[in-house]
Formats: sequence, structure tokens, C-alpha cells
Amino acid sequence: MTSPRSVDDHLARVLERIPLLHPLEVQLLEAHGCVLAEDVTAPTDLPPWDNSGMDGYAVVAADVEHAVAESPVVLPVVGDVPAGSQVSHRVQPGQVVRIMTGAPMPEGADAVVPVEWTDAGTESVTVRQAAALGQHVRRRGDDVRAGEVVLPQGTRLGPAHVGLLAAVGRARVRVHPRPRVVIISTGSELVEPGAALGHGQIPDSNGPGLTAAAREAGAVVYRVGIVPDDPTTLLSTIEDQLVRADLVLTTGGVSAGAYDVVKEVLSGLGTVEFTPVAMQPGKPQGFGTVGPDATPIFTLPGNPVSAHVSFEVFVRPAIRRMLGFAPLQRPVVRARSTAELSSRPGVRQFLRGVLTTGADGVAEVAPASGQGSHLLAGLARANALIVLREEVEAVAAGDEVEVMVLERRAS
Ligand SMILES: Nc1nc2c(c(=O)[nH]1)N[C@H]1C(S)=C(S)[C@@H](COP(=O)(O)OP(=O)(O)OC[C@H]3O[C@@H](n4cnc5c(N)ncnc54)[C@H](O)[C@@H]3O)O[C@H]1N2
Ligand code: MOO
Ligand SMILES: [Mg+2]
Repeated sequence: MTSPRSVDDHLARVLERIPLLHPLEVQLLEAHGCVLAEDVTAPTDLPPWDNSGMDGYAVVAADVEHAVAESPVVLPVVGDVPAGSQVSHRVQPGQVVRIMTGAPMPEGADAVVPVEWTDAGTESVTVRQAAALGQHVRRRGDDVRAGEVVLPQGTRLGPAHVGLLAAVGRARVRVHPRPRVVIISTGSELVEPGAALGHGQIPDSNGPGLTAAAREAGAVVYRVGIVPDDPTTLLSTIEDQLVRADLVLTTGGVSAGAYDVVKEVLSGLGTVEFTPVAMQPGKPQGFGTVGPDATPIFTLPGNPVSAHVSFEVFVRPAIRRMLGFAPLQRPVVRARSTAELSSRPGVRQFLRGVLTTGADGVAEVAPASGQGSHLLAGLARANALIVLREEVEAVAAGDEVEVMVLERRAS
């Protein structure tokens, strides 16, 4: 039996073989959540022209400088500029134009009197309060200057970035695209969730669970479904799926069982290596590339918790690398353990944990009940993984431990 590799060594070998996906031009909304692969410059100033910051009246500030409630100034309204109006107006001293928020300032006007400071007149208006020079005028270019890089390459596009791209007139943009991940659950005991169960059968929970995990990590996921423990079917399924995959994930069939067909089929195909990793759960791991395009493939262990933990430790960083994200890992914090813990030396232990803030404001983590690799409900209760590194053998209650924070929050 091959001697186990460390988690760090296995992860490094995996990441060496994971490419950053080539940039593609995609529709603006498809780019949401992706990493920008170009510097985006603004073709024009933003705002593109001076405009009103208030619904009110565009005035010459000097005309209203003495306006007060007891001695208002009355001026003729010579035009009306709703937002979107394409008519250009001009204001001469002694005149005003009614204007709405966002509408272009008429030539000659240099301040806006909000409607609340007036009688809201349409033929003439009574102004009861002075507007200072430039007041409530939003200047051309005060947000963005023409030619300015508004978003540099490498920006991960969140909602405000998508809005800004639209504001500078971009309908398409170059990004590192989402990797297409194919997920195959292997096991002759598996049936689709919801189907009637015969003796010895269980629903496929890895397929849906890892589909959700890969989506959350930013991938586009094709869940192929269930493949029985039959080498021919498995081989043809993998070969068929390669055309649409940037990454393949299988679960099950990689341990020491008589029907562990993933190992059997992939050992003779591509460069897949089956190496135990010194971790618990998640010991049996396989990784390599298959097919003409050297598509990376992970063969994850079948036990549901082992599959999810392996995803967190190896697959999620790989998906993030393809997307161009940094950092690749989940955030790690230190927290006080509420319980005594133990771990085998030389093995990195990942315990499901519930991370909270203690009464004294210090982060505190409690092991979620049950740590067996088949106990999925315990994983669903957890919002963190307690990481006991190789050199750790025992943790006393109250000691600090390393905690990998999962995005899910305990309710
Ligand atoms: N003799 C040995 N037996 C096992 C060893 C070992 O070293 N020697 N390792 C154990 C460890 S650790 C793990 S982890 C598992 C990994 O096994 P496989 O990857 O070969 O997975 P299977 O045997 O196919 O399934 C294991 C377990 O998980 C259930 N399973 C599988 N796929 C799914 C799915 N899609 N949804 C829900 N549940 C699934 C399956 O029914 C089994 O109960 O091997 C240990 N054994
Ligand atoms: O290493 Mo296995 O992944 O415990 O259950
Ligand atoms: Mg097995």
C-alpha cells in the first residue's frame, strides 16, 4: 500500500495541474461573480454632463442670493426639464427653468433651488431660500473621468461592479469564465433522491450536495447522476462527459472494496493517481488528468462527509484557481475549543464544528455531535471545520484551535 501523502503536499500537486481558464467575452450579467480579465476604462465622463441633484429650479445663484421666507424672490419659469429630456434650455439672468433630479443643467444656470424652498410654481416661482453657487449641481466627471481605469483586471465582479460596467456602457466584458464541472456519483446502491428504496439502496446525496458546493464555489455544474459499479458504463460516461467538462468529480469506488470500479477504470486511463492522504475524513483520494485536453479529475471518497471535506480541502481551491480567485482557501480563525479533543499524530483531522462568539466576545468552537464519515446530519449542523494539524495529539477544553470557517452560518 502506498504511504500517505500530507494534505499540503497533495493540495500543492493538485494546484500545479489546475489551469486558470482562458478569458472569454461574456454578457454583463454572466460576468457577475467572475474575475475581470481586462482593465476597463471609461469612454466618457460620468456623469456625462452637469446635472441637477434635486427636483427644483435651475437658477442663476446671484438672482436668489437674498431670498428668505419674509422676503422671497419671484422669477419667471421659462422651461421645464424632466430627466431624459433632449431639449437644450438656456437660462438668462432673472429666469429659472424647472428641473428634475438627473436632468442636464440648462446653460447659464449655476445652482438648483429644491422645490421645497419654493411655492412649486409653473409659470413663475416664489423662492424662499437662497441656493449658493453650484449648490445641488452634480458636476460632469465628478464620479469618473473619461479614459480612467474604473475597474482593473483581477477585480471580482460583485453587484456594484456590474452596475459600474453598465454605467460606462459595457454590455460585454472579458472575464475568466466559470469552470464547467461534471459530477458523477458511483455506486450500485444509489438511487435518485425521492425514488422508492429497495433493500440496500440509499439516495444519492453526494451528487446534489457537491453540485450545491461547486455552484457556491462559482462553477457551472452538470450533475450526470448515478453510475452503477460497472467499469464499462463508468468509462463510457466519463468519456462522453469530457467534451463539456473543465473539471470532473466522481464520488465512491476508490477504497479497498471488491467493486471499487473508479479506481479500476481510471488506473488505466490518463494520469490519475490513487494516493491515500494523511487526513481524516477523506483518506482515499485520487487526482489526475484524463482525455485529449488533459481534463483534471478528482475521485473523491464515497462517504458523504469524506466527500464534502475533500471538496472543501482540495476541490474548492481548484475551482477558485480556475476562476482566478485569490485567496484559494476558506478563511481560518483561531477559536477556543469548548471540549477536549484528540487526534492521531501524523494525520490532519477535520472535525465538524459550530463556531460562535462566547459570552466574553471570544470566538468559541464546539464539535458538532458525531464525527463518523457517514454522519451527514452532523455536517449540516456545522458552520466550520476544526483543523487539528498533524502534530496535534490532544486539545484541552479552553485551548485555542484552528478553525476553517465555512460560509454557512449556524442558525
Ligand atoms: N478495507 C477498507 N475499507 C475501507 C477503507 C480502507 O482503507 N480499507 N477506507 C474507508 C474510508 S476511510 C472511506 S472514506 C471509504 C471510501 O470508500 P469509497 O470511496 O470506495 O466509497 P464506497 O465504498 O463506494 O462508498 C462508501 C460509503 O459511502 C456511501 N456512498 C457512496 N456514494 C454515495 C453517494 N453518492 N451518496 C450517498 N452515499 C454514498 C456508500 O453507500 C458507502 O456507505 O471506504 C472505507 N472503507
Ligand atoms: O477517510 Mo474516510 O474519508 O474516513 O471516511
Ligand atoms: Mg468502497
